[in-house]
Amino acid sequence: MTASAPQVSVIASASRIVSKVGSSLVTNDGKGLDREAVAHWAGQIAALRQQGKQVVLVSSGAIAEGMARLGWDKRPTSMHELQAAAAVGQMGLAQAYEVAFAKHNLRTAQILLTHEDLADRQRYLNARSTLFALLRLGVVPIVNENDTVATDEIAVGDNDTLGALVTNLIEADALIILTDQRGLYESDPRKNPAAKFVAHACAGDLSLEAMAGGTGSGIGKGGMLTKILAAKRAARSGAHTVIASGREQDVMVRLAAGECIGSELRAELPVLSARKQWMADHLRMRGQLVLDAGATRALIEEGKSLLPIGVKEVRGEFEPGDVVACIDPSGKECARGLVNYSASDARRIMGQPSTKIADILGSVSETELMHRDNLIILD
Ligand SMILES: Nc1ncnc2c1ncn2[C@@H]1O[C@H](COP(=O)(O)OP(=O)(O)O)[C@@H](O)[C@H]1O
Ligand SMILES: N[C@@H](CCC(=O)OP(=O)(O)O)C(=O)O
Repeated sequence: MTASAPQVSVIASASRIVSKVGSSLVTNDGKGLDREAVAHWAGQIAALRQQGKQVVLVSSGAIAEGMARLGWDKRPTSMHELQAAAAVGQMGLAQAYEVAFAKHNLRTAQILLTHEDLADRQRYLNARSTLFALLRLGVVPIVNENDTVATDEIAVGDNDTLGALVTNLIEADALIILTDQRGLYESDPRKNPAAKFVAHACAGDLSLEAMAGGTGSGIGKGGMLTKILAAKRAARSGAHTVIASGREQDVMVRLAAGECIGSELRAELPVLSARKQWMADHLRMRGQLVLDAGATRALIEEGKSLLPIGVKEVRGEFEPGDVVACIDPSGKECARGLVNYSASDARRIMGQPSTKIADILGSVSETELMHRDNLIILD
């Protein structure tokens, strides 16, 4: 399970870093913005910039800060109240970061994203170009989910996942997840104070997922599981992850100096190209193609394209160019990719040989439903 013990933190050699801070840290366990902590992170990020490293900060805390500002001591359950709290709290977050970074002569920029923004290829490319432009300008981008519009359908859901998506979006070398624990333990240290600490492991190691309990604070959303899954996601673009305590003195600067702090989850998975990574990072898809055994084998074992003849059922509504899931006969998603036909046309040609497409639809745009160059196989 554990990788060989590193001598030097992976952060030392990272030149582009995404750092994520959780709600419990930013708002001191929901008691209002911890401006002192914010000032410390700003100072550390300023120091990293001085070393020539580019840093994007993903910060949670809008809902927790909004709750504090509105005088609510219990997290509301209604979506609209959560969204209202986030809208109130985001003002405080943006202001606190702006003030803290200005002390180091650094400008900040607010980036609010949803899953839908990252799933749409053009908006994804726009977000990427904007982030690169900001980094070139020496600005520190501060990212959060756009909670005002993020209902379940278009939400990323938690900022650990958002941190990984941003890591992949800008092809960062590393993701630092700062939380209220020293890092990952073999079980939740709040429930089991004797739990063993995991100093290093391979991102994507399945045994890690069993270690994670729920959230500790009641303020945060993700808990440790979303951090472990974020590390796995980031590893797909070759980025290493460190989960560490945001309360550890100068944690980011010391990591950059090579000190091993927290849990280091190394990227040792095969790296996907940026375009394939974009497909892999779709959290929700517009539709599914249910494959028969022969088509599943052709895709997974023979590296072939998907032809209409191997599709038994088309689920959902999609257009050509959308990312669609391929479901194997056991019901598991085995691949995903850009589909060449709309859902209604796919329904008409499924189960048919490609030679019949013209007769059925009146014309042929592609003989494949999904071309092998436009699909990824999932494990
Ligand atoms: N195996 C584990 N190792 C460490 N922390 C864990 C583990 N399982 C669950 N947790 C809990 O996850 C919490 C951190 O997640 P969360 O509250 O969502 O924080 P954040 O706001 O930083 O995202 C910790 O306080 C801890 O109680
Ligand atoms: N967008 C939400 C983030 C929710 C979230 O993921 O929180 P956390 O688990 O503390 O990172 C907010 O700012 O409150």
